[in-house]
Amino acid sequence: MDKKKYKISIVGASGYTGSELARILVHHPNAEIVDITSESHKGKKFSDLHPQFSGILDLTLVGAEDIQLSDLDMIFLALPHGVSMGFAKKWAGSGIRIVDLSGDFRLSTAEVYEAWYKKEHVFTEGIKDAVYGMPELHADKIKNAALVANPGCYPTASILGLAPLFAAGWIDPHSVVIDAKSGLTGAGIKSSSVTHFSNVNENFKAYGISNHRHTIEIEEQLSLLLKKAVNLQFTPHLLPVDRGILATSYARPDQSEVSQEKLEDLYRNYYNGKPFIRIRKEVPSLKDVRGSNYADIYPVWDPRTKRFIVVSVIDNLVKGAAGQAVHNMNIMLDLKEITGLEHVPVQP
Ligand SMILES: NC(=O)C1=CN([C@@H]2O[C@H](COP(=O)(O)OP(=O)(O)OC[C@H]3O[C@@H](n4cnc5c(N)ncnc54)[C@H](OP(=O)(O)O)[C@@H]3O)[C@@H](O)[C@H]2O)C=CC1
Ligand SMILES: CC(=O)N[C@@H](CCC(=O)OP(=O)(O)O)C(=O)O
Repeated sequence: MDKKKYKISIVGASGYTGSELARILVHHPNAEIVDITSESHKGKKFSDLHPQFSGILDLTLVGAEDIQLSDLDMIFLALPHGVSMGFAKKWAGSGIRIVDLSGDFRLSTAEVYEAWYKKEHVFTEGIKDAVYGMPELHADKIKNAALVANPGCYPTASILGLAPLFAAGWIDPHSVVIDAKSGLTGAGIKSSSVTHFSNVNENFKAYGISNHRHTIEIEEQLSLLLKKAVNLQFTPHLLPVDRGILATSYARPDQSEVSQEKLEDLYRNYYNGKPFIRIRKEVPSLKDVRGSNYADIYPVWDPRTKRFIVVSVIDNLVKGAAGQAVHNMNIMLDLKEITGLEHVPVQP
């Protein structure tokens, strides 16, 4: 086993994905966390903010401008979109490899970004150079990337659920509807009226109908697989649970020769050798993957309605964010893909 320890900085460690990165990396055999940052809590101990790390990771939080760049091998940016791009620009060319968890570098051009994020992009070269960090689809490019754009949480569940159908060209590209539900940590650590207990508890609602920014991210990636433009419907919902995403996708085939057996074979072959994908024979639930880097996928052919129905579940903070980011790091550093990511899901 490779015993080398790579020096890591987590920028934005007071947030949910930043602390999830720390949870995974603190026991990663090839990682040493040397800096963790927060602007609003600098000077405090990381474990004062996240008491579950008491006696495990008591580093003092520093400002992002104060991280020690010398000797650093890898930076994770766990920052809001619009903020990440400034830091990526500043540190590009430093030789330190960057995995950005925000949406700043996931889309094809600055024009597309600005149309969906309603923000000016300040680092368009970064968009050109960045590799979309979905290991099951782009491992070859991730290997040598200087900047990896870690996928969004809903896109991770949605794209993984549909990729085999698009790669095989079995699908009518304009027939796709994705109905997805996320736990509250998907909205970040800051409270708002949307995430207020009394608005969420015993409640359930759709949002972002027809205009959520993840629509274009999913469309672009599935278009690449199909080699044709894809236009789909994506509707997210807010679930009163802390973590997890369940996406149910519906689509019509482009041909009639489909069966449940053929569909399952397609999925098993496509994901053969991919350590974090589990093709299930029964409907998966959020707790089947909670706290782990697994994506569980259940593909169904309904011969009555002539539709594919695919249920996919992930933990938004792990496979949908920090776990996928560490998976990308493992590929970039030529480590075994599963290193540090072998957590068994937490049940109940
Ligand atoms: N939550 C999720 O499930 C997922 C999140 N993502 C993406 O990952 C990124 C981080 O998300 P998440 O952890 O949920 O967000 P949080 O809101 O929980 O945390 C955001 C972090 O960014 C820091 N921050 C905010 N503004 C600035 C600034 N101007 N300069 C420097 N630091 C700043 C905050 O630190 P402080 O205020 O202490 O300075 C905090 O540590 C986002 O882009 C998000 O969209 C992606 C996939 C899933
Ligand atoms: C439940 C919830 O609010 N989810 C967030 C998306 C999560 C996420 O982090 O997405 P990005 O990385 O692309 O910003 C939302 O819908 O905006």
